[in-house]
Amino acid sequence: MLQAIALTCTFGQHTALHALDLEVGKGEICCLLGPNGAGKTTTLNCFLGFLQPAGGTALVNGINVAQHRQEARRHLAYIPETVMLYPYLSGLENLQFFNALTGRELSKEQYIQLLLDAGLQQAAIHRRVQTYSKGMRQKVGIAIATAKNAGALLLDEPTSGLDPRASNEFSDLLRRFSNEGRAVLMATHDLYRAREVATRIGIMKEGRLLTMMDAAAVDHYALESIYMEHMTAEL
Ligand SMILES: Nc1ncnc2c1ncn2[C@@H]1O[C@H](COP(=O)(O)OP(=O)(O)OP(=O)(O)O)[C@@H](O)[C@H]1O
Repeated sequence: MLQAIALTCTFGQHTALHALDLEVGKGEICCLLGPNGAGKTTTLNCFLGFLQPAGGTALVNGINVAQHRQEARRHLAYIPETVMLYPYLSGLENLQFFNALTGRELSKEQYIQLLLDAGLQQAAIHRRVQTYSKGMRQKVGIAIATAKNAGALLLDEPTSGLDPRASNEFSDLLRRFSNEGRAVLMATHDLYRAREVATRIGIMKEGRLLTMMDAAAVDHYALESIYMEHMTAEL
């Protein structure tokens, strides 16, 4: 569903992504770990078509993003670290507004159900978003992503700042996406969450994917020690 082939991205003289090869199939949850500046967001931005690669290819459902950006985006939903919503609209109105942009209209009951499925409390649905916590805004973002019914979900540090319960509920949602056969690619600093929810875990550093492992093959301690080894080793 998502494929990077020798994907390279530069900012001036700086190479932010060095010939990345990566594949995320339907039903897979792939977490990318790595320190600040490792290239995780750059990878997501290449799939989203926000950045033009200097070399290589980003494919979404077989569609070359650089050549057919709009078509590729139809298969993608994206949840950034901070979901941007209209503060004076309610959660429900935001969902209706953003979904209308995709050209797919749903009934009011369906929108409400999507918000409830995303974990938003019934009492908050009609309240202005300016009164929401970060976790609640994140849930509206999840409902927007779910409504789009996209085959792949890209997430950039979606659980940063969430309390443990909200973060735990978030993992359940990712599993639901995976069970529905969607591909999930998530950049995160949360080793614990990655180990818990991912099917595969990649470690990046200085624009390179250093390793990709089967999440079931490592426990939390092993993952932390592998991560630390990579961080201290010279490239
Ligand atoms: N718009 C930009 N202009 C110049 N350099 C950039 C730009 N965006 C990213 N970079 C550089 O590209 C490299 C990779 O950045 P990226 O944001 O992909 O890292 P990251 O792994 O997502 O980090 P973080 O964990 O801090 O979010 C960094 O060296 C960063 O400084």
